[in-house]
Amino acid sequence: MDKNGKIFVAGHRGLVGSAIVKDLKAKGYQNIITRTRRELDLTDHLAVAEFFKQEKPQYVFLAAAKVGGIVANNTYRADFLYENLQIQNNVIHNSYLNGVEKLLFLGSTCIYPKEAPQPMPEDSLLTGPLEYTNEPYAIAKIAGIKLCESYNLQYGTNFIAVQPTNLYGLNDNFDLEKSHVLPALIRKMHLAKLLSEGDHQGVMTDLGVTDHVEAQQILDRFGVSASSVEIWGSGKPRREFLWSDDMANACVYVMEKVDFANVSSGMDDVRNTHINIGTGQDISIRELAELIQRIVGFTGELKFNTSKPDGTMKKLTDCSKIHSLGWKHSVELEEGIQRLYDWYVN
Ligand SMILES: NC(=O)C1=CN([C@@H]2O[C@H](COP(=O)(O)OP(=O)(O)OC[C@H]3O[C@@H](n4cnc5c(N)ncnc54)[C@H](OP(=O)(O)O)[C@@H]3O)[C@@H](O)[C@H]2O)C=CC1
Ligand SMILES: C[C@H]1O[C@H](OP(=O)(O)OP(=O)(O)OC[C@H]2O[C@@H](n3cnc4c(=O)[nH]c(N)nc43)[C@H](O)[C@@H]2O)[C@@H](O)[C@@H](O)C1=O
Repeated sequence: MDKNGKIFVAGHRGLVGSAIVKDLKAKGYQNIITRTRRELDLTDHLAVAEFFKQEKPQYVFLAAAKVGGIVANNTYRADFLYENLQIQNNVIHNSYLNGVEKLLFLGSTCIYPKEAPQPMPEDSLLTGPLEYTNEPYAIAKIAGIKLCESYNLQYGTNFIAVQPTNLYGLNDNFDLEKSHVLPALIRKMHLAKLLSEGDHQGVMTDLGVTDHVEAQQILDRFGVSASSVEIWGSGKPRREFLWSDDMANACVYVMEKVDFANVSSGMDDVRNTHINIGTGQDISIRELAELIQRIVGFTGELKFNTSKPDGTMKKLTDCSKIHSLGWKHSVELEEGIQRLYDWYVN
């Protein structure tokens, strides 16, 4: 990538987008443009068309999307499908129309079938049914991959799709209902620890409420008490977690080193449509909860609520492709959780 080229980072206030901006700046990229959702709603096709016509970015990182944990995906199914399709259609199509040299689209490893071989290689895409809890989101992401592939094949663009495993890091979403498991468990255990220490003011500050009754209602709803914390599901599903700065580093690495232009045919044996990004290591939700419990210093009980969904039982990423391209993660899980907890507390 040209160090002076104009780079549009879509979703720059999010978990990954903010880390991409940081990584680009650290590498000397100066000409970065961003828009908040209020300034540019990416679901609005006229506004997006106008933005691309005026700004003419040379490179695009598409890290804007409607994102959430298992319950959010399962509850707001229409929004996850509609908004994600709109955002990616608008950004990818206008990137083509305005001659964007290179675009990176962030998908997700939930694109792979529920019963995909483990670890999941890139070519297990579209070989079986998806996990139902996040099927609308996954279908939008698959459409995004196919959009990139199809523009590359028909119009010779250089649009690359990467599939991140579950991510966590600074600027994460800690909403107790809508977030992913890792920030949710950090927050629930932190609240339980404060309760066990009798720090009720700390609990109210964390919850952003001034009324004790309201605070208690939230704690009850999410199963947090001085002596126990509720964990959704059986604790048996296994997940792989990648630190968001590592993900951002992989995004910039792929944009600098990989080309998807002029892929000869979509029927090639080795389809160059997308690249997995992960650590290649997973952990059960029970083990994750125990690790977070130790780091936070909460000594109470973990209560597994099996009326909440487990989702896919295992989704370990096959990272051979990104490893063979010379990239590997640097932050291990325990270190990342410690860093995130320190950041959260401060
Ligand atoms: N987090 C994870 O575990 C994983 C994430 N991914 C993918 O990685 C990418 C980044 O995810 P992540 O950083 O976690 O997501 P975040 O929710 O942290 O950030 C998403 C960003 O997109 C912006 N955005 C959403 N809708 C619109 C819109 N209509 N117009 C303009 N901006 C919008 C948000 O803006 P605002 O701040 O205004 O809301 C926010 O800045 C996404 O494509 C996601 O699907 C894939 C796998 C795992
Ligand atoms: C990144 C990825 O993220 C989602 O898929 P997911 O991996 O199922 O996401 P999750 O982090 O919400 O849950 C992981 C596991 O953890 C369990 N779990 C326990 N206790 C809590 C809890 O308190 N909150 C949450 N959210 N989960 C909990 C939960 O029941 C599940 O078994 C999709 O958005 C998908 O589309 C996607 O891209």
